[in-house]
Amino acid sequence: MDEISPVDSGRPLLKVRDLSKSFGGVRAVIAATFDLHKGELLGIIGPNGSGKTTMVNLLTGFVKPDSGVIEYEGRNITGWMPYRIARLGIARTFQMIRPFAELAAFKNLVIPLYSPRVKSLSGGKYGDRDAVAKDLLEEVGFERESSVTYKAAGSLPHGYLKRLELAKCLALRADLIILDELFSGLSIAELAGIVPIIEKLMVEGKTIIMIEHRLRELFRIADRVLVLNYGMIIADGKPAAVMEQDEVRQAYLGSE
Ligand SMILES: Nc1ncnc2c1ncn2[C@@H]1O[C@H](COP(=O)(O)OP(=O)(O)OP(=O)(O)O)[C@@H](O)[C@H]1O
Repeated sequence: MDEISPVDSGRPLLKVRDLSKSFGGVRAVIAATFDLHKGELLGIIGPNGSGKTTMVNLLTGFVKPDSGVIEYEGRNITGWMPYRIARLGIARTFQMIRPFAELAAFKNLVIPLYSPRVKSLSGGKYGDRDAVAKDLLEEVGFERESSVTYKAAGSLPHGYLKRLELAKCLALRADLIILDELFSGLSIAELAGIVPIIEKLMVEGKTIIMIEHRLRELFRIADRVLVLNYGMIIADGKPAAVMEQDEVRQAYLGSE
């Protein structure tokens, strides 16, 4: 990815310091500290229950940290509500996909397309949102004018729902896109269709965090990976180097 992803090594886009969150006696994230630079694709990996989704929830305001600091573009956003964070241009997908099941697939993009962020970025001129929504679906691999665009989202096959989730992030015109297990449940053919879309986003200068269990596919596109184990970051570096580390191998033994 290095040749097509110009990583800005200046001030980090996202700065996380000593971030911690417990649920009762469970320490889900413990003193996490890392930086993310503009244009990077960062993978977050780790065994089940290691704190990956909690990390995403902390970064996007769905869970409040017990302690620590999150800075985005130099601004302290710790404890902000999800809608304020989304407004800054941080978008996420969810592991559990809950579309507006009754609405046509393209109509599911209407909410992000009406968001205050899109309003301010477009100077209040939204244009023809149905057309924009259909363009976005095409961008994530829905065939132009295919019937699936008009189908109720609740009836879409899994692979299309994943693409719809990604399209919602694009609709928000997010700069930082956080994908929580985007690859899970996709066939090899579906993966072959979705990976180039992510590569294109990187070329466009987006910054991406991917939580993944599909390591082989992730490692082909990630600049860097963080490994979580029992809530702690146990490794941070290039995919190949990280997987060489004994602690990482041990964390994965028996679980992957
Ligand atoms: N809302 C919650 N209430 C109580 N415990 C929680 C909550 N959310 C997460 N946990 C616990 O925190 C720990 C980390 O969970 P988390 O979902 O972040 O892990 P994960 O790495 O994303 O797991 P997976 O790969 O299975 O999705 C787990 O022990 C989990 O049970």
